[in-house]
Amino acid sequence: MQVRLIICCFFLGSLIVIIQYTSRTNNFDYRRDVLERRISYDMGQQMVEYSEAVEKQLRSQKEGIHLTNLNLDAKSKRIAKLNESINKTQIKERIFNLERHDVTHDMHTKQAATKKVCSSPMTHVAFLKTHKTASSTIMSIMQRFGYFRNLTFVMPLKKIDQYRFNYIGEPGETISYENIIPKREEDEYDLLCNHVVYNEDAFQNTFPNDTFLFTIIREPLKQLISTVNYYGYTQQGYFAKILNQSLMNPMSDYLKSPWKFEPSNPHYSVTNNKMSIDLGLPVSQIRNGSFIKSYMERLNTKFELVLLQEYFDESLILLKRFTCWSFKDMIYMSKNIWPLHQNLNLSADDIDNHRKWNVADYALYETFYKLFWRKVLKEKEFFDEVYHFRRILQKVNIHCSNDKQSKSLSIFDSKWSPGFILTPDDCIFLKMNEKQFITVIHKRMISRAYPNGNNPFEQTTIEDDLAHLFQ
Ligand SMILES: Nc1ncnc2c1ncn2[C@@H]1O[C@H](COP(=O)(O)OS(=O)(=O)O)[C@@H](OP(=O)(O)O)[C@H]1O
Repeated sequence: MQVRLIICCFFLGSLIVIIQYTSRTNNFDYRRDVLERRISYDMGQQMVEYSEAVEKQLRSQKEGIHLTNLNLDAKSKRIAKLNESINKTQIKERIFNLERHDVTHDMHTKQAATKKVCSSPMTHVAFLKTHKTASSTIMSIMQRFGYFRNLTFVMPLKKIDQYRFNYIGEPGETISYENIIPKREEDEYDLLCNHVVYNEDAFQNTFPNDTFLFTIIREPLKQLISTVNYYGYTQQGYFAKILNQSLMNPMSDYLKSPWKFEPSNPHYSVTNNKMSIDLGLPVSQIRNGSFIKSYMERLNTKFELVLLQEYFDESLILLKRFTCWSFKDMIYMSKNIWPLHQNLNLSADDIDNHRKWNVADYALYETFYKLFWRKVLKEKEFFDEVYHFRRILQKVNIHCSNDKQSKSLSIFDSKWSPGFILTPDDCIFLKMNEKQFITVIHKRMISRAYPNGNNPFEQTTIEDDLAHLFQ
């Protein structure tokens, strides 16, 4: 009897050891995956840590809090001293040593060649709006820029209340003269910021030759989470099919065999390499590794900048420097922030499946992530400007958050941009949501294109539309 008990205990003990070991191995795999992802994105983190270090040191010095009131000489001397204390060379070395994927020599030289020196703000700017990447916040910056300068926007030829009113054409379509509001003969198309699929020829035919083309992307897993939160709540389209499975973890199940749920036309999908498809990757090639690689190289020759959602303010400062826009042009109040994020409970295998399914988006992100930081490294006093911009943003956001704002706010000159006055009307435009601003610009473009009122849509005046915002 005793022998049997001992044998039983022995088997039970071994079983517990095996279970513990397996779960630890899985844990290790998971941790390795997390670590790998960290290393891949660590390059950017290094730069952010650098910027935070500058910020922290400035804060810890009492007078640093009043940075904007200091005279420029004293301020730049102090920042230069802080810069010295952080070993930039070390950061640079880490960034280049950590790269896991090759970027061709061609791409390096192209980067150097595309850098522009500008003296007046660029007014021919096309923003390729990708999905769930903070693109609506960038759109709002473009809308303010163009609206106040009376520029001509490329806008969908649709009624505002129509389904997908904010898309040019139908999913998968690029710009054509049939799907955009016509421009006046004497005008050029200056700006683009609505959703549309990129196409080299169509863009060349629509915009002047000196148009600055840029876009924004996001780490693909975070982009998926944002997408699921947005479409999941409303259960639009095929999301209803995914989320209504009576399973414990529908997203995990979806990632095991996405093709079972996806629409047959990838243009109608928001989870199948959406960013790459927005950027014009042909749907027949979304799993063709060598095609994807050469397509990314091609995009790099056409897009002057590919920004990163995770480094939004850094992105805006880079954009500002490339386009010669001002701080007043670049200030923003974030749009489309989704308050509640469901926990998708994804395992390391699920994440791996996502990487396999979205192979083009991961290639896109990894390629342009590195190119973004290379561009940043070529800039001087970059993080000092980001720091200064964040302080302005903070002031603007606090000021405009007051619903009944009736005072103006003065922002002082800095070495990076002239000072400006933020009026209560500026706050109204900063706070407008996507649909309100599209409506206002749509009306202006329609009334220009059809001055005699023979337009395809019934129109109220812009003033009618704005009236309720100013009450
Ligand atoms: N300033 C700033 N910085 C960083 N991230 C920001 C910013 N503004 C918006 N967002 C986040 O972008 C997500 C919405 O993306 P889009 O506006 O591109 O969505 S859409 O495709 O137009 O529906 C949405 O992401 P999630 O909240 O993760 O869903 C927003 O929170």
